Amino acid sequence: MTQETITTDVVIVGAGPCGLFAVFELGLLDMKCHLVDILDKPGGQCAELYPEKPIYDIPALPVVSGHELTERLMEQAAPFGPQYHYNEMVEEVQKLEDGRWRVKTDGGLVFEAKVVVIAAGGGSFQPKKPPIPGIEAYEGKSVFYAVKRMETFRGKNVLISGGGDSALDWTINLHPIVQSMQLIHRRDGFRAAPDSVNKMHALVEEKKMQFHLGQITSLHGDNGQLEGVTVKGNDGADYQIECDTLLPFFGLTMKLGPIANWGINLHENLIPVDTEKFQTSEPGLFAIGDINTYPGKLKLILSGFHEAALMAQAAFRYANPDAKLTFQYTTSSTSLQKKLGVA
Ligand SMILES: Cc1cc2nc3c(=O)[nH]c(=O)nc-3n(C[C@H](O)[C@H](O)[C@H](O)COP(=O)(O)OP(=O)(O)OC[C@H]3O[C@@H](n4cnc5c(N)ncnc54)[C@H](O)[C@@H]3O)c2cc1C
Repeated sequence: MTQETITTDVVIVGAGPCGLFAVFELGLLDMKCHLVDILDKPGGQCAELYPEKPIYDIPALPVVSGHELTERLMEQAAPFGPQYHYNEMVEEVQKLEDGRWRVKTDGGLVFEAKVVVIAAGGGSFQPKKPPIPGIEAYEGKSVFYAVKRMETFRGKNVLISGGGDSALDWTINLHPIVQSMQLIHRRDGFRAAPDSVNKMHALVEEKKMQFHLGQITSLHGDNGQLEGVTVKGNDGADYQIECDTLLPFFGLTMKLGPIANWGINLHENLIPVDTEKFQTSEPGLFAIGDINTYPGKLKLILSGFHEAALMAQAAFRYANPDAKLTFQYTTSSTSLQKKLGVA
């Protein structure tokens, strides 16, 4: 099905802390943002890699966890009505003849935007794949590394592999809609929230799912449609599990991903920008946060916040070449105060 094109002022690639703060800075200049992230939640590294770790160098917040910082940034951005598109990877960014941008995602979303801001951090988080020979032939047909839409798995015989939060969460969340649910992990211990582990054990006791110990060594089926897997058990003996869908959850790595194909200059997998506009080699295409590089760059959240403020001014000028831009403090911005309901 062809999706309708979404027209907007700005598409922000990445909903990490810098992408989230950019919504605020662009919003002050009345620019409306859509954010796209490959993850299923906002916060980038703060949410995915260290949600509970304390951060000590956010100005005026002596200590804040990655999760709480994300929550606060979402709250600060909310008055500007940003729209979030999760579980979507931006694959193509293409300049149109009129200077605007067409942005396409792997899930079929299409945007046309006046400017694009790349706030993609270390690149996209991509799934670590299990070392099973020939797995590529099944990918996207009966092997999936993410749950984009739960409905895809309704009525399926699902085998989930892994012992972390994603494996446990999806085992619990999908079991009510699948035909059968099985979980396989190489050991009896899990790197997941104890509550999820308890829930999974309860489902096994209630015979609503099965748990197996061992490692998948091969997949069986024709034309990419899985029929079963061979497992090496912890006693060294092989055994078979029947299933038509496999969801391996072995964690995520960060890769530059499709950004390498967007026709912009790159330096060691980073995007060189100037420090006045934080613009890439393509006018109208900006880069802030960990993904950019310039002399003296520090990969800190507070650097990304500063970059977002200057980028927003330049993005406004690119999108509205004839408009006058007057610098204003938030303390005297009546439009912001109206949005916050305090004017
Ligand atoms: C363990 C740890 C501790 C840290 N502690 C601190 C600290 O104390 N203080 C500090 O300032 N910094 C700290 N950092 C660094 C800080 O987390 C980063 O500087 C910050 O997250 C960068 O923000 P960002 O928005 O640029 O990118 P990220 O947080 O990396 O977010 C980028 C987002 O873009 C998404 N993305 C990428 N490519 C695509 C694509 N093609 N399509 C869709 N989405 C895409 C990714 O999924 C990701 O969600 C720490 C980092 C780690 C790992």
